[in-house]
Amino acid sequence: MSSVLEVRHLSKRFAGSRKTPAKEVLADVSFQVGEGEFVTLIGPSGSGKTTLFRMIGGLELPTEGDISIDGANAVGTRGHIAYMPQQASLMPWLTVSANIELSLTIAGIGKREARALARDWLARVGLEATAHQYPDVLSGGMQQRVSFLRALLSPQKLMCLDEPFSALDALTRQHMQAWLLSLWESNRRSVLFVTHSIEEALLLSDRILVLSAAPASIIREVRVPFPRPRSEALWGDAEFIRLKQELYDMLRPDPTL
Ligand SMILES: Nc1ncnc2c1ncn2[C@@H]1O[C@H](COP(=O)(O)OP(=O)(O)OP(=O)(O)O)[C@@H](O)[C@H]1O
Repeated sequence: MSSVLEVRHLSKRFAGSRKTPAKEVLADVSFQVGEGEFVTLIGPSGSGKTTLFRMIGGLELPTEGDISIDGANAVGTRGHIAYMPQQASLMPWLTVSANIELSLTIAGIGKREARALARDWLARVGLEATAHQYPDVLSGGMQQRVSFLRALLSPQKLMCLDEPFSALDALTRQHMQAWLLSLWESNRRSVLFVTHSIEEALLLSDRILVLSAAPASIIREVRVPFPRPRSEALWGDAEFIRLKQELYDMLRPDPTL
């Protein structure tokens, strides 16, 4: 499998100031995301997951190490990833369709094609009724669906999803997981996903990378063995429950800290 993302020996240290001490956040992190692969990062709060995303997105420079996306050096360069944040960052003055079209045209797709893509895909996923609505009339779950669609249609080869369901209530979150799973399984893109939910990671991912507390390094890689297409029925599977417990034990906070 060819790699869409290659992270090699990445370290990040924030220099201290008079008010904040220096902090080593990431220490020698290496991994890849293959073509069409769904890889999840899971780790304790403050282990540097957002910092890692910011470096992959070119917003932050590593102290050491290399990042390449689709074979090209991506250190300090923006525009190489399709990004979906924790809270949908839709433009409130644009309709749902125009929001999707705008991100596609910024990524270099012609206006006419962007419009056709947005309309076609909104209909495909049952959101055609929202095309002319403004984001503030949509529920949080609907806004995240639009936000996911926007990332999915972007031409960049790597999608980075940063805790996309963390602001949703438990039931909406479960519906979103099932929705994303079926959409992604029929349109495989390379995904790097961050979550605090072990169940979510096991349901969605091909591989899970477990980060240690800061300075974070990868302490374990779990290949998720369940065949696709998957469904929420997995939650009751004996192997699912065993892996969930194993990951939970690995992420249990150190009581001596
Ligand atoms: N610009 C900065 N300067 C100094 N320290 C920073 C800076 N940005 C982040 N940090 C520190 O780096 C550490 C990692 O932060 P980061 O947000 O990447 O962790 P995280 O794993 O995404 O956390 P969470 O799971 O809670 O979202 C934190 O201790 C944070 O305070």
